[in-house]
Amino acid sequence: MTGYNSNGDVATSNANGHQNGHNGSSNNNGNRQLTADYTAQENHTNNINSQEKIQCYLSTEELRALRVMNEDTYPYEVIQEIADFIVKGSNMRPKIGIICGSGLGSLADIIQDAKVFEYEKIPNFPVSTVEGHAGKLVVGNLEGAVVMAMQGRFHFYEGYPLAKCSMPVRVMKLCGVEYLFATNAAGGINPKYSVGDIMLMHDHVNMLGFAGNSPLQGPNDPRFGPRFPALVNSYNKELINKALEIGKQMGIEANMHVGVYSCLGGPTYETIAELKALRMMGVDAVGMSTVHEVITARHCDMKVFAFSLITNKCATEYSDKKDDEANHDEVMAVAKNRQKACCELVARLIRQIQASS
Ligand SMILES: O=P(O)(O)O[C@@H]1C[C@H](O)[C@@H](CO)O1
Ligand code: HPA
Repeated sequence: MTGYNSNGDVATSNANGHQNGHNGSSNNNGNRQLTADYTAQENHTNNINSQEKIQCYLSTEELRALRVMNEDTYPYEVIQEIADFIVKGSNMRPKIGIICGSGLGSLADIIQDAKVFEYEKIPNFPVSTVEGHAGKLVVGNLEGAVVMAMQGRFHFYEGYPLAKCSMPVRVMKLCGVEYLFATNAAGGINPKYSVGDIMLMHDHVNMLGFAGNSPLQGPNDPRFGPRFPALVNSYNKELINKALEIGKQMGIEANMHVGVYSCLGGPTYETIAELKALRMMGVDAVGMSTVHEVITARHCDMKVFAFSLITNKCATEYSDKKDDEANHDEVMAVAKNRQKACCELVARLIRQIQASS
């Protein structure tokens, strides 16, 4: 927990309320340091003067995330500026955009003649704060196509509004991208799914949308798309069929499914009651991303292909088994094990798109 003591310094305490020391020495908060400066923009409740430098227990990345979160949403012109930066900086105009899910960053490692942009060096770009999301944008060639891949996506639970989470999709569009390939790690709710399986998304249930949140909230800029976009047929059927065919050629058809994904806000994994409810709604796999990216991509008329790597099985009945608890280490380990198959699927599909264009 973070608060402010009477000197205006940041004081942190753990969940039990014990104060942590302020000497910058070792702490049990991973990479959190006491050395990062945070310039308070406006903090009336805590009585901190505007622009006063304070010491903070958050990591530099998290501080940057906080600042970006407080900025206004991205107007078209700012997104255009980011796109120009990438196109000029790489001297390439990508046709396919790839978003790498948790632990699936190796999808970007197979790109050749790559120009790599660290997120923090891209003007006005948010930063990744989650393990397994490196925070790099890679532009280069893959199977004859120019692609741009995000090694690291932005999640709602990191503190970013949905529009900011999916802002890079608009950057892709203005770079020239026609196809979005979105990948994620997800928990399998469909009892037929096993850990390591790949689920091609053919639809989604937008739980954050049910709660009144959308990446398209706010004024609509028609240069991106219409005020009220339709979302039926969001997931390109032709690409799904091609991917199924590729699955057969790779001999992994038994580990491939076509199903419905749902995104919850996270960062908590779901309760049994929530998982039961999702299953009743026809959800096959659950995660914490992708849906807002797909909405943003469809709004600006990109073709979408998306898949979930099933990194854990979700229990939908109560039990005392520790195995039923999802954890991020397991998610990362399964993604590492299955990255080769995921890379191959993506590469082969891109080869087919190139062959037919
Ligand atoms: O970015 P994705 O959706 O692949 O990451 C999933 C959801 C959480 O960020 C994390 C939980 O383990 O993995
Ligand atoms: O079980 C899960 N739930 C939500 N997100 C996830 N990402 C990987 N596994 C899961």
